[in-house]
Amino acid sequence: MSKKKIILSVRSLCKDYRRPSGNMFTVLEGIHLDIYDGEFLALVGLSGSGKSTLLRCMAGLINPDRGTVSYATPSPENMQLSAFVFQNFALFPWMSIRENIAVSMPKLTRQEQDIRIDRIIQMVGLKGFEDAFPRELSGGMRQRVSLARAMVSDPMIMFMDEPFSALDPLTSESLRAELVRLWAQPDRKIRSCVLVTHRFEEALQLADRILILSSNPGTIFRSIEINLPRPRMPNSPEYKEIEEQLEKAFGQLHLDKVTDENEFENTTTDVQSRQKQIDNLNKNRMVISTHDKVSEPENKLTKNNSPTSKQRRIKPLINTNLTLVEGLVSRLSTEVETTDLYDLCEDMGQSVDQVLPAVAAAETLGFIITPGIRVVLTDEGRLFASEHDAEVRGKMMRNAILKLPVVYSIYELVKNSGESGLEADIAIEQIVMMLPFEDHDVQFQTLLKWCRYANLIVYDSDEEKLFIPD
Ligand SMILES: Nc1ncnc2c1ncn2[C@@H]1O[C@H](COP(=O)(O)OP(=O)(O)OP(=O)(O)O)[C@@H](O)[C@H]1O
Repeated sequence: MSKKKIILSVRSLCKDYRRPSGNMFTVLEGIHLDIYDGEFLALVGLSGSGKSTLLRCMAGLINPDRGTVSYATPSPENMQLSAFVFQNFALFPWMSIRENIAVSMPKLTRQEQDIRIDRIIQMVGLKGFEDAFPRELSGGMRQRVSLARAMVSDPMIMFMDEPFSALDPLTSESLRAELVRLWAQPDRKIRSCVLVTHRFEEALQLADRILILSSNPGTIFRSIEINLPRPRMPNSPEYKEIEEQLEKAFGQLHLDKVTDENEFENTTTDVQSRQKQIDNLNKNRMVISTHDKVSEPENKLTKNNSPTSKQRRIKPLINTNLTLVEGLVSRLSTEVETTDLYDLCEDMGQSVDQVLPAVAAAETLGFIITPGIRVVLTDEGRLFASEHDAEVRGKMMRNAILKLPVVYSIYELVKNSGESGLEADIAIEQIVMMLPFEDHDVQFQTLLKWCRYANLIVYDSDEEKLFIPD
């Protein structure tokens, strides 16, 4: 690949956005990549990792905050540099299909335009629909129109942001096959293509190279080359091997994300906002209960707030059943105490999607750690798993849950409310202040589920109040 001509270079690209709270956050950091002549590149990564942002920066739809995007001189010189295919088709409803495609036409005579449009309409299978309006077409056909619109200008690079995700699986598969066919045409004018997708099979079917973005901030995590002829055979060993590499990389990204979510990397603005949240929290506490003491975990948090130090973020509750967590910890203790995520799923007869929340919850509770894609029992986890007395085990689970600041603070509020109980609204308010970026309803329901399991708090849904059990 290195001898090929580079047609687009991204150097040290960074992009910042403003959160609804007003704080800035870095969505992309230090992105460095080249796109080669003739290459089909796929960008994949977890949701929110910044794939669309990177695509838009490369296409010139938005500007990076730092770093550069530069295109090679096109040849011929008047060649359009890029075109963009959006997920939601982005067609003009009042224009016919022919007019929608003509929007992107370079300056040509009327006759030349017609020839080009006819050629592209034929190519994408829209013959006979030239005068129809978008509302008269199916989703698949509308996306054909936006493909045609991007291709009609013969751009040097075509950018596609999840172009098939709004379509049903069958339509998206047939359109993907069509794209493979169009890409293979010897007289193709488009030099390169960059596709953002969250579907592995899309990347595996189309791309020459897959770039995996990590999250928070988005950086290039891995690059996987695919030197397989098209159309690709999902059952071939080579395809399966690349698929496995992708799955492994994603497993690692998922686990890194879980670990990251338990860490809070400070920026000056984030520290200020967190301090403000904690101040508010403490102020509010005094209103709720004048003799309420500030919980120990948050005291630590307020003291350790230098902008350069790394501090523990207030941990959200992971919406999973604690029986699954207990099962996972027991499983690890009877096996080798350390395993990889995929072996663990196979062992438990569950999918990665089912096991991941339990892994995250067990880590939050201090029973395991997850270096890379390994799952390793901690001393606390080992003690917990080896305890056979149900009462002592229950107490250990209670202590683990109470170490979580959000549970501790609400438990204290419930305790201080005495026989009259704590109104659910106040508990939810507390959650909103402590975990402003989480879904407070999910957090509240998970808190109730966990506290009921550990017999810490009971909830009276008629009165909408929380009580300490007898
Ligand atoms: N204009 C904007 N202002 C503020 N934040 C934004 C803006 N655009 C995107 N974001 C945020 O930046 C992050 C990355 O968004 P982006 O859409 O680039 O990610 P993505 O990897 O394409 O996600 P997905 O796969 O879910 O589409 C997200 O947290 C998103 O909410």
